[in-house]
Formats: sequence, structure tokens, C-alpha cells
Amino acid sequence: MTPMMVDVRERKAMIIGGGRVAFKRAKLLKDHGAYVTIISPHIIEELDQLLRCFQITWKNKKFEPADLSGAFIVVVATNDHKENERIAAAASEVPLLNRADGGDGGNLHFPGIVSRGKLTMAISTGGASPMLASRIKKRLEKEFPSDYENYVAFLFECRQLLKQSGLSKEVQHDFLERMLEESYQDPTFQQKLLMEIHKAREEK
Ligand SMILES: C[C@@]1(CC(=O)O)c2cc3[nH]c(cc4nc(cc5[nH]c(cc(n2)[C@H]1CCC(=O)O)[C@@](C)(CC(=O)O)[C@@H]5CCC(=O)O)C(CC(=O)O)=C4CCC(=O)O)c(CCC(=O)O)c3CC(=O)O
Ligand SMILES: NC(=O)C1=CN([C@@H]2O[C@H](COP(=O)(O)OP(=O)(O)OC[C@H]3O[C@@H](n4cnc5c(N)ncnc54)[C@H](O)[C@@H]3O)[C@@H](O)[C@H]2O)C=CC1
Repeated sequence: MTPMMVDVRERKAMIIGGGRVAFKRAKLLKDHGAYVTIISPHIIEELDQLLRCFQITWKNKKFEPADLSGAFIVVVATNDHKENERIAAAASEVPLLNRADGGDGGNLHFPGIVSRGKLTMAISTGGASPMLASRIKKRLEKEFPSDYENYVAFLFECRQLLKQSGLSKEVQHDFLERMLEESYQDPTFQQKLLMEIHKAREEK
């Protein structure tokens, strides 16, 4: 498996199954702007609440191949292995196919994810130990607390400013390196560096 980032905005995502795994995938895909449809004769309470809060379609029925029409991504997440096999075979033409049960035919695994604004860390063990992925995820969540996203936003702002600055590549590179020094996690120092970049741009 090759790690990649996929843009699912305004793409059709079909999730077959209505349990805990379906809930996790529906939330993730909806958060990233996909049009999500759940196909399952039964859904858990958390999923029911998610449907009420967000625009997610629920087809209260068992899977049929016609359900896959126009799908960009299919998540096979029923608790019936034979049924999962049948769905995966019917979805062979769908660009992205995930099998929550790890069975054959899929070309996509969901990793453990830690997001801090524009920073994304994804952990996959390739089926060796999802629990290890979960442990590593918890370690990363501690190492990068939720306010780390502000620092990432600062880095983004600096880099955008530099790219439009007309400053020489060498000077840009110096700033790009400097902004990674630990002191710039402090908002006061961030402001100082932003002002320095503005000044360098004006004096150019
Ligand atoms: C192939 C994959 C499916 C996919 O790509 O969707 C898959 C498959 C299966 N998982 C199973 C079980 C568990 N999965 C977890 C946890 C996570 N599982 C995740 C991903 C993946 N799991 C993909 C591979 C990625 C990889 O290997 O690293 C994580 C990383 C991301 C996420 O799910 O969001 C998330 C951790 C991060 C987080 O916490 O966010 C736990 C632990 C827990 O819940 O604490 C258990 C119980 C312990 C155990 O069984 O090991 C079973 C057996 C089911 C059964 O026995 O019925 C199968 C089927 C099989 O055996 O392959
Ligand atoms: N990726 C992961 O993290 C994990 C993956 N798994 C795997 O994912 C699968 C689903 O796990 P859970 O969500 O915990 O199961 P679950 O038992 O909570 O839910 C299964 C859902 O499938 C639905 N379903 C059954 N037959 C169907 C059909 N023909 N058409 C449509 N829907 C149907 C049921 O109504 C139910 O909503 C399991 O096969 C398991 O092997 C399980 C745990 C973790």
C-alpha cells in the first residue's frame, strides 16, 4: 500500500453497514466534504445522531449492486464476511474500495489519524496490529497537543508570505528554517518573525 492523501470533496462515498466502523468512516468522510450514503438495514445510535446533524443519506435496506452507481469510494463494513465478499466483487470498478474486515479486493486502508490544522499524521501497520496504530496515535496526540494547530497555521502564513515576497531563494530558505526553531511556538515570537518577513519584503 502506498500512503497518499485523497481529496474526497463532493465525491460520492457509499458505506455498506451501520455499525461502529461505518460510524467512524461516515464521520471522517463527511468531515472532509464527501457526499456520504449509508446502506444498512440497521444503524447504531451514534450513527443515527450523526445523520441528524449532518447531511448523510441512509438507505434502510440490505446492499444491492445498483447502490454503487456513481460511487468514488466504497467502504465495505458489514459483519457478514460472505456478504462483504459479494459487495467487494460488485465494487471492482469503483476507484477506491475499502474492506473493513481486511479481506481481498480492497485497495485502501484507513490509518489512525492525528490532525493538527493543516498537519496530518497517519499511522498504518498494514494489518499487523491496528492496536499498535492506536497506541502510537495516542503518543502523537500527547506529543502534539491540540493547540499545535496554531503553530502550523503560523508556518503556513509565513510560507505564503515568503512565496509571494520576491525575496531571493536563499533568504526565503533562511526564514523557512528559522520558523522551525522551537521558540516560534510562542505567539509573541511568531508575531516578531512575521513582522521581520514583512519588513524584508518592503526593504527588498
Ligand atoms: C485493515 C483495517 C481496515 C481498514 O482499512 O479500514 C483494519 C482491520 C481490522 N481491524 C480490526 C480490529 C481492530 N481495529 C482497531 C483499531 C483501528 N483499526 C484501524 C485500521 C484498520 N483496521 C485497517 C488496517 C490499518 C492497520 O493495520 O494499521 C485504525 C488504525 C484506524 C481506524 O479504524 O480508524 C484503528 C486504530 C487507530 C484509532 O484508534 O483511531 C482495534 C483497536 C481498538 O479499537 O482500539 C481493533 C481490535 C484489536 C485487533 O483486533 O487487533 C479487525 C478485526 C475485527 C474483528 O475481529 O472482528 C480488522 C479486520 C482484520 O482482521 O484485518
Ligand atoms: N477497521 C476497524 O477498525 C475494525 C474493523 N472491523 C471489521 O469491520 C466490520 C464491521 O464492524 P462493526 O462496525 O464493528 O460491525 P457491527 O456488527 O457493529 O455492524 C455491522 C453492520 O452491518 C450491517 N449489515 C449486515 N448485513 C448487511 C447487508 N447485507 N447490507 C448492508 N448492511 C448490512 C448491520 O446492519 C450492522 O449495522 C467487521 O467485519 C469487522 O471485521 C471491526 C472492528 C474494527
